[in-house]
Amino acid sequence: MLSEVKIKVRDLNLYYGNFQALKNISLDIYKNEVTALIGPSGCGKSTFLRTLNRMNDLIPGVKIEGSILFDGVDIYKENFDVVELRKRVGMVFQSPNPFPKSVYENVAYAPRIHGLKDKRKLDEIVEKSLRGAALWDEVKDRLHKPATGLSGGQQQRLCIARALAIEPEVLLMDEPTSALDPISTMRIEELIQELKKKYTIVIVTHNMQQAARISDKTAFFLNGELIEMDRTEVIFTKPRDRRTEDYITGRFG
Ligand SMILES: Nc1ncnc2c1ncn2[C@@H]1O[C@H](COP(=O)(O)OP(=O)(O)OP(=O)(O)O)[C@@H](O)[C@H]1O
Repeated sequence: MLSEVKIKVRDLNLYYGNFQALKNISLDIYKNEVTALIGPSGCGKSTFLRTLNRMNDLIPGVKIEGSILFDGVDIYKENFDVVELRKRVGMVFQSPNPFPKSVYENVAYAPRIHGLKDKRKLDEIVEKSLRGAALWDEVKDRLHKPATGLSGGQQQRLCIARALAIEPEVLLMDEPTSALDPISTMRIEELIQELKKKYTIVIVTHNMQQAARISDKTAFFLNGELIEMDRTEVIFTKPRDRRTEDYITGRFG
């Protein structure tokens, strides 16, 4: 079966003032796959991830050229509805950042913002999202307790549940396990394998073993350039570019 391209990036350049952080990036992200972005610190992975939901728009002095087609529609075209885009693309950050509210309110927050008031419907979304994030059984008896009382790994799964509550199509994850212990990391990695059946996932990771374990495709960035992208096993066993090989074998970065 041929998989479908969900996001098509073409000739993407991004400048922070005079500094060019992304140089002529073209790549395809496939539906129901995990795409990992790897590369040394400062190479532009997070910047690239944030172009996919237009989060860089909020930074003063940013200039973006090129196109990003989301299901064939350019999200950078004039009059594109960014609010709508953010409903279709959920994001999870490096350190778990639940709101200082209850477990329930964390998950209900975004649907409420988008206008949902019906309590029964909200209850349903909260349960479904927490189940989707493999957290329901652990929190079902403490839904109205503060989220900050959860463990770090549980808080990160809560942030995933919060992202799922808007029923997105794509999930962006910026080093989602870097603040977690190995057991919590493993649970999140298992969860990502489960989530890709329903969502398209793009993950930034510093951990090459993690990229090798969980991703279908891997993109290697260096100094704002995409050096190479391929099926993950190709990148980790027979990369075409010497710089990719040097990086994955730990010769730099
Ligand atoms: N808001 C900003 N203003 C100016 N320069 C920035 C800004 N954000 C990032 N940069 C620069 O752009 C380059 C790419 O940064 P980015 O955070 O995307 O890299 P990264 O690969 O994600 O790094 P890390 O792995 O350390 O998080 C870096 O040189 C960084 O200093």
